[in-house]
Amino acid sequence: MADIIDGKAFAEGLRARVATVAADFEAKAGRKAGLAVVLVGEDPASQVYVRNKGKQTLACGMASFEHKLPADTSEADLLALVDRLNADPAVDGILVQLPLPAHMNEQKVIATINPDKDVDGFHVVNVGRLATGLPGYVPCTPLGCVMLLKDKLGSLSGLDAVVIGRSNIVGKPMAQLLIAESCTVTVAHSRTKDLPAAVRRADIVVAAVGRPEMVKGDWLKPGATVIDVGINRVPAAEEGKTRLVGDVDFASASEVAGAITPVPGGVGPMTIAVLLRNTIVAAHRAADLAFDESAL
Ligand SMILES: Nc1nc(=O)c2c([nH]1)NC[C@@H]1CN(c3ccc(C(=O)N[C@@H](CCC(=O)O)C(=O)O)cc3)C=[N+]21
Repeated sequence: MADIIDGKAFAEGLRARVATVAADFEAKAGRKAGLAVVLVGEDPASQVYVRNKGKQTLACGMASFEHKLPADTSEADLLALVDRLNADPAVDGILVQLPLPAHMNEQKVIATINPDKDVDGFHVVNVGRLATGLPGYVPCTPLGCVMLLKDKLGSLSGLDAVVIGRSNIVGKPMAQLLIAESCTVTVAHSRTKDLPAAVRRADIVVAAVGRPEMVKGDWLKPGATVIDVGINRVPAAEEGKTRLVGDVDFASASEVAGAITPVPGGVGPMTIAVLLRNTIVAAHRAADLAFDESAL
């Protein structure tokens, strides 16, 4: 049986380290580090995430600025809000919850965020910084995955990794991070000819496709480390109820893998903890205060 990688516990530890650094920041800077979260519309899942982000931001001793806008807000009004947050010295990090309503151009909204406040790491400037190895902000979910992998495996150098999924939010930055860790990286996706064969070569499997329980245990190299980014809500056995499953078939995969993240309790909690980490990094950079980012 595979070891379970406890992302929830690791995230708690990371948030505790962020809280220590945030208290130190407040003492030195004379203000709290601040994160602004913008939610447009009433999607229930997004509301839960945004509430959790706000709670955890406060619990880490940082200031939380929540902006909830109606679903019919114009793009111009949203861009004006982003401009105000860009100019606000109390705001170190800005997150605009995605997806946005269909009448908005997400790329345009992201492009309006000051790259130095873009704690999601979605702005093209930060995408370029990641690709070229310059300091910037790395998307929270893939950075959380790499933290879990390094905690479990130590050095990733020379390992074969497969990333299933090529999104801008997870798959592509995940591949960049694994390249930077000196892995040999394959990016697989819906058009990959023989996905089980690609997965079978891999020491590290990162599944981020959004297809419930797609990756099966008999696709895996025995002992592989499996990181499941998927969060899929599917009907539960009991009528009318739902449950969360990943992109990996946990029952069969945990028979073959060396280590595996569960869903829930794996990658999801890391995403928010890394957001807080990125925010305290942004605060130090904004205040021109030095600190050891690698200690987080
Ligand atoms: N600009 C932007 N940045 C984001 O980072 C962003 C976003 N938009 N839009 C939505 C997605 C989704 N997301 C998650 C955060 C935490 C959990 C999480 O904590 N999950 C728990 C609980 C899941 C549950 O019970 O629903 C777990 O997996 O254990 C999941 C998903 C951040 N996102």
